Amino acid sequence: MGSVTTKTHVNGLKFVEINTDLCFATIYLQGAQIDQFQPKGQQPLLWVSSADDYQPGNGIRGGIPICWPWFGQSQVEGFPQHGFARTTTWDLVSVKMVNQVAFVTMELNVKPEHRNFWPHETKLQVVFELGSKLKVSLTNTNLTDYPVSLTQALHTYFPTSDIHNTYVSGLAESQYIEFAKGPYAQNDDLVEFTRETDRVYTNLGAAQVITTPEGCIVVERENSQSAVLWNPWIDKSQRLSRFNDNDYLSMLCLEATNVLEDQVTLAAGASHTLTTTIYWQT
Ligand SMILES: O=P(O)(O)OC[C@H]1O[C@@H](O)[C@H](O)[C@@H](O)[C@@H]1O
Repeated sequence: MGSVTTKTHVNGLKFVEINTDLCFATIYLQGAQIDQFQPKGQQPLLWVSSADDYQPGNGIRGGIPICWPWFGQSQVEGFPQHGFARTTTWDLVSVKMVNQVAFVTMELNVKPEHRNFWPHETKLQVVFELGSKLKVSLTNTNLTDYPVSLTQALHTYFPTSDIHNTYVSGLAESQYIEFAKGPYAQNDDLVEFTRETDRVYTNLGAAQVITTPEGCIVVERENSQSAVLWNPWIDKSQRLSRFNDNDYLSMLCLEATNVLEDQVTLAAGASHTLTTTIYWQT
């Protein structure tokens, strides 16, 4: 029998715990942020830093932060990096169970204090489909009578026991910008990690595979022609919040995005759904 329970962390953050025949997962209402997902009989699919103490007001360093309505630094000085959705409390709309697959839906209602960041009337909903795979679908609807543009990311942190023996494939024939330089052509199909990596890929195929010593993780994207590949390496690890100096050895981010020329522009009344599906290749 599966169970879906609402719980409260000792530091006050509310979360939903899903425990079914297919998986174990926890999703926080702050940021609609899933921090744990483990298919039964398999390794965890998400990485979260042991340095994070789950304080209200901070995003959690791991899992899948939702970056919205902008990715990276805002054009406007003083606005928070990666938007405000990841530090705002979302509403839990519904929980359904169909044949041991749990569907958890949350919505972000833009609060008055965020109107200066985002004056547009939009609806933002996320649906987590939790089976032996994890599917996350983020839907924006433009409720105004004019076009609205945004950038966004499902900023997924993946685990590895050894970054030196970890590779990402499925990148060939794309291009990337890194450290504000490029675009560079991605000629090799395979990327390994030997230094700080912070690449925004465009013209990218719909699926990549991360090979780790623990097995291969498939990362699929829908309605996304861009992705970010990130590992902070040695120096940046020491500057990151809620991150241990050695954490870069055991994680990488491969993020399903709509950024750069892949930004979303919604006509009046239109909707767009960014989806990522992740699973262990068996
Ligand atoms: O520390 P933050 O705001 O969670 O950002 C983490 C990283 O997020 C990545 O997506 C960016 O490409 C990096 O440049 C950034 O450092």
